[in-house]
Amino acid sequence: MFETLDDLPEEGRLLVRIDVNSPVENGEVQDNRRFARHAGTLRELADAGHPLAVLAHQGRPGRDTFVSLEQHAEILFEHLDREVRYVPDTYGEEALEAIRNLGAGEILLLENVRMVDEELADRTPEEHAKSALVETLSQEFDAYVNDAYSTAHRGHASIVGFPQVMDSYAGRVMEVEYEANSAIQEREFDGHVAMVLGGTKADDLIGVMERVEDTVDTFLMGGIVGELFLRAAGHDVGYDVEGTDFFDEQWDDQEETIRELLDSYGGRILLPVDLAYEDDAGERAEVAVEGVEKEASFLDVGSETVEGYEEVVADSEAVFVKGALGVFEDERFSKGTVGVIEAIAKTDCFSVVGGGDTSRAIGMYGLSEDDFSHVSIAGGAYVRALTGESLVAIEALSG
Ligand SMILES: Nc1ncnc2c1ncn2[C@@H]1O[C@H](COP(=O)(O)OP(=O)(O)O)[C@@H](O)[C@H]1O
Ligand SMILES: O=C(OP(=O)(O)O)[C@H](O)COP(=O)(O)O
Repeated sequence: MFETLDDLPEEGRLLVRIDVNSPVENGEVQDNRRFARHAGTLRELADAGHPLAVLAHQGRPGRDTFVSLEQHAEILFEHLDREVRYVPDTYGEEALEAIRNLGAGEILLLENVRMVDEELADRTPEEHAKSALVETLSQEFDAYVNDAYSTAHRGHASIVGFPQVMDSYAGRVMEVEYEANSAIQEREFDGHVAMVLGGTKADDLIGVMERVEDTVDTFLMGGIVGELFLRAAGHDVGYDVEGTDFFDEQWDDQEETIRELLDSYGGRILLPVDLAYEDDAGERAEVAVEGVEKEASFLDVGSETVEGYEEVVADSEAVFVKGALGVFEDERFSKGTVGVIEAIAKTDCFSVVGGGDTSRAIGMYGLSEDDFSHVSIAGGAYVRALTGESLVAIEALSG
């Protein structure tokens, strides 16, 4: 098992990996629960007098959410109420100079680590440890702290490379989320178990669906992922239009597995029966899936689908949510996501809502975290934990 901040020596310069990967709207990074949670860890370490350099990522190369971390430093400052310096460099001369100037209790945020090609290279932890990123930064610090539970499923250099060559510790968020999610995995339910799967990342969800065969009775599908399933079921949706780049690449990777899942799970996978889009007047409009032709982007599941899903939730003993059923950030397309989480809040079922983006819907639409058994800031990592699959970050910290 990994060591935690309770085991950390009193003195030492620390490299801390956090996950403040966030939604970006019109170029503006949106505050979310990840900042507040990681601020707690950073405050504890800074109060103890450690000089701190912080590593994090934002978006994926090629996506419009792939931006610098300058705004993240400002949001962290608001949560911490102490200066958070930012340097537009990750491990070059400028970064090294800023790191070497760090005094006791001072915090420096380094540039988006995914701007370094080596971060995302398909390599083993041992190979990642030999990257210039890890070799350079590891020499500047006494220890590495990984607090990024929500990235614990990614075998990237900043997650699995540093623990190979440095004394390593789990941060408070890593520790608490890991314990909470491991405890959920051990629970057994007598009644009906539903899993609501949406959002944009089909590859994360499909692997999970294959592995929870014995625990989940019904899957309620929506979002981009739901459309891919509809495409596999023979409907004329689930491909890119109007310059979107959500579908076709994922379809190429996942078509076969999606078809197999539909075949083997049959009626256990519920697909949307209607979808919502923006009409010419800018209003929400809905169309039945049967006979639909895709001319526009669909942005939510339709009202009939929501009603059906609400009924399943009402009859469930446990409901797990990962990913939004629509673009809930726009109120017109929030009906699917909010309908389902409101239905969960009304029952006393055991419930977990996960995902950095999806969990934001709770606060945005006037619900309280107390209405759910657990709200996780992690998405992909939490659903993997439910399957009992080990997380590469935990393996690296425990090694
Ligand atoms: N039909 C859709 N088209 C575009 N985006 C969608 C659609 N449905 C859901 N989304 C988006 O999915 C995001 C959440 O998905 P994702 O990032 O995969 O999950 P999370 O971060 O919650 O784990 C939301 O921000 C929502 O806007
Ligand atoms: O937001 C994240 O995951 P999530 O959407 O599953 O919650 C993590 O920062 C991982 O990001 P990635 O899915 O681009 O590797």
